[in-house]
Amino acid sequence: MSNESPAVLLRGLEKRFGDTTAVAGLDLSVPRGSVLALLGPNGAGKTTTVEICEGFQRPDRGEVRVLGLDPHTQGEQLRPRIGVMPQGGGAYPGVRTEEMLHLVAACTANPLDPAWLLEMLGLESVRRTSYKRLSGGQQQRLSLACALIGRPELVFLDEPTAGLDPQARRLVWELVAALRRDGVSVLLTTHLMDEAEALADRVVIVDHGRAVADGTAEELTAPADGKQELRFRSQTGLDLDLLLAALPEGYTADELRPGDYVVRGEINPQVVSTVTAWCAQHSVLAQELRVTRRSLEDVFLDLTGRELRS
Ligand SMILES: Nc1ncnc2c1ncn2[C@@H]1O[C@H](COP(=O)(O)OP(=O)(O)OP(=O)(O)O)[C@@H](O)[C@H]1O
Repeated sequence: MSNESPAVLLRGLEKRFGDTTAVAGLDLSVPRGSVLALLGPNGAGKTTTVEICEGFQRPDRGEVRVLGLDPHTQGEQLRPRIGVMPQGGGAYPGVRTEEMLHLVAACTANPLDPAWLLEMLGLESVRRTSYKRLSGGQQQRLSLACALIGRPELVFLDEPTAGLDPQARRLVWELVAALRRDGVSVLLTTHLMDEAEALADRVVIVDHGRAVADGTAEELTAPADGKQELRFRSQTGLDLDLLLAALPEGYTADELRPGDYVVRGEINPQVVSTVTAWCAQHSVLAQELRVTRRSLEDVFLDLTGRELRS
């Protein structure tokens, strides 16, 4: 049975902390061998969901199956088969890098070679350094090494690249891609849209403890109601009211960042022609003019709102 089941299956998951509803009826499925990214604003319930899957939290309601097992009652069977990279490390402050990895390796039946993993993750030069003296990025990478050393079938990565420099982030991305090629299932949380797009077979956007969108990045960014975007770059401060006056009703135009413009609505050949004619009339050179889909970030902000979460 367990080989047939998804790597993770959640149905109607609920979890409250006092008056706070962290997870409010979440349904989710991670097929075996796939990478699923959970996206959501701060406090959306991502970490709580992941911790329930790992068996660290008990749900109030709903069904949880991880590799076909109940993480709460069958944790002993499950733990050797999963890898966990929690948010913010989780090692003893005094333990040395290499020692930590050997400790975790000793708890697993068929560990990877710790020396190889340290080299893979660029931690060889700090193998004798204590955890508390590692940089934040090195601590993150050690935490990832600990999650992977037991050759898990399923890995939980909670914001795996938070605080990493671009080189280290790329390394983690390569590792996740390699895991996927090896048939390992991955559930990761992230705030980085490009990370979700680069790594995940499917993206689930959660808000207020519920899934508000679920699909491939391509599906999620597909033009909704025929709406696409016309983007171009030019000098800053164009009078967009004038541009809008030239377009039919129902279009919007924004300067997203200085000199970075987007016209939204049904982008057809007439609209492209109107915009370029308007630019010509106003001696505006529209550079990098292109008709595009919405970005994943736009989809995310449209679904979860643009206000800052506390
Ligand atoms: N142990 C706890 N006790 C009380 N409230 C909690 C606890 N853990 C989480 N919460 C609350 O539950 C909600 C969901 O938190 P959670 O950490 O799951 O969100 P998240 O999506 O992972 O957020 P972030 O992106 O900031 O990491 C928040 O309102 C949080 O304050």
